[in-house]
Amino acid sequence: MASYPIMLQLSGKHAVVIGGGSVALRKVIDLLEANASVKVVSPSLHSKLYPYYKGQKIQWIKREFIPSDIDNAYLVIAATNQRLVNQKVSMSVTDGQLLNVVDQQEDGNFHIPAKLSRGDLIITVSTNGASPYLSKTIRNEIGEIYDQSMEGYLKFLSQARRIVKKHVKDMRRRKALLKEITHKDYRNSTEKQKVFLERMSDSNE
Ligand SMILES: C[C@@]1(CC(=O)O)c2cc3[nH]c(cc4nc(cc5[nH]c(cc(n2)[C@H]1CCC(=O)O)[C@@](C)(CC(=O)O)[C@@H]5CCC(=O)O)C(CC(=O)O)=C4CCC(=O)O)c(CCC(=O)O)c3CC(=O)O
Ligand SMILES: NC(=O)C1=CN([C@@H]2O[C@H](COP(=O)(O)OP(=O)(O)OC[C@H]3O[C@@H](n4cnc5c(N)ncnc54)[C@H](O)[C@@H]3O)[C@@H](O)[C@H]2O)C=CC1
Repeated sequence: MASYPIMLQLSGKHAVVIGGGSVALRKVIDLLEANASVKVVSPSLHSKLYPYYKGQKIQWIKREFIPSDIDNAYLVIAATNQRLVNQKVSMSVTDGQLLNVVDQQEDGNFHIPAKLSRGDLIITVSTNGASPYLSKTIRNEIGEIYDQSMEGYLKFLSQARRIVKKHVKDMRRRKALLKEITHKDYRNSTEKQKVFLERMSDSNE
């Protein structure tokens, strides 16, 4: 199945997860990290999800799914262990709703890749459902190459890019500078980063 990768902004958006087991747990935590407003519909709730409910981070509807649960949902995840229930969820969504079905990819219109976050650097891996485990393995391998130190470097890049865009009007020069700061010697030297920021803040090219 051909897919189109995008980065979705979910802040404040209404997300409904059907099912409250271990797969739902993983999906809910990711949704909360994206600041979505999360509702879980399930007769049972994973013990690790319970504190989120108690702390009012998620809403929990303690019963089996009914179609009106997803009225007004921006994004829906069918994550029960019952094929027929997940199928019922997929038959209840309207055209504009985003739907992920955890046991039958083709019933939904998106799937979730393995993810690695290092501040503003987000690396995602998908196998289009061929092997979620391979996605996870590759993500872990990449994580060793791009470790926690990337977070500070990304802050520098973001700041530098803002300054370069403001001070350098010539597009070719701008592009060359933005390329230069992605070289490894910048990644490994906060001194070099500092000098670059100072040089740019003073320049008008
Ligand atoms: C299609 C997709 C739909 C979706 O969920 O969006 C899907 C579907 C299914 N997964 C299954 C199994 C497993 N899934 C994982 C793990 C992850 N699964 C994730 C995504 C996806 N899984 C989407 C495709 C993404 C892609 O291709 O890359 C990850 C990457 C992201 C996430 O879920 O957050 C997350 C990594 C978590 C992390 O970041 O660590 C593991 C490994 C483990 O648990 O350790 C196993 C067991 C090993 C194995 O089966 O490979 C089964 C069979 C269930 C059964 O046997 O009954 C189905 C259903 C089917 O195959 O039809
Ligand atoms: N996409 C993925 O990443 C993965 C998908 N899976 C698939 O996901 C499914 C769920 O796996 P787990 O979370 O481990 O199962 P689980 O048994 O931990 O949780 C299932 C949840 O569904 C709820 N549920 C059952 N009937 C319901 C209904 N009518 N309405 C609302 N909720 C209902 C249960 O109360 C329970 O909370 C499995 O069937 C498996 O095929 C499994 C591993 C990974």
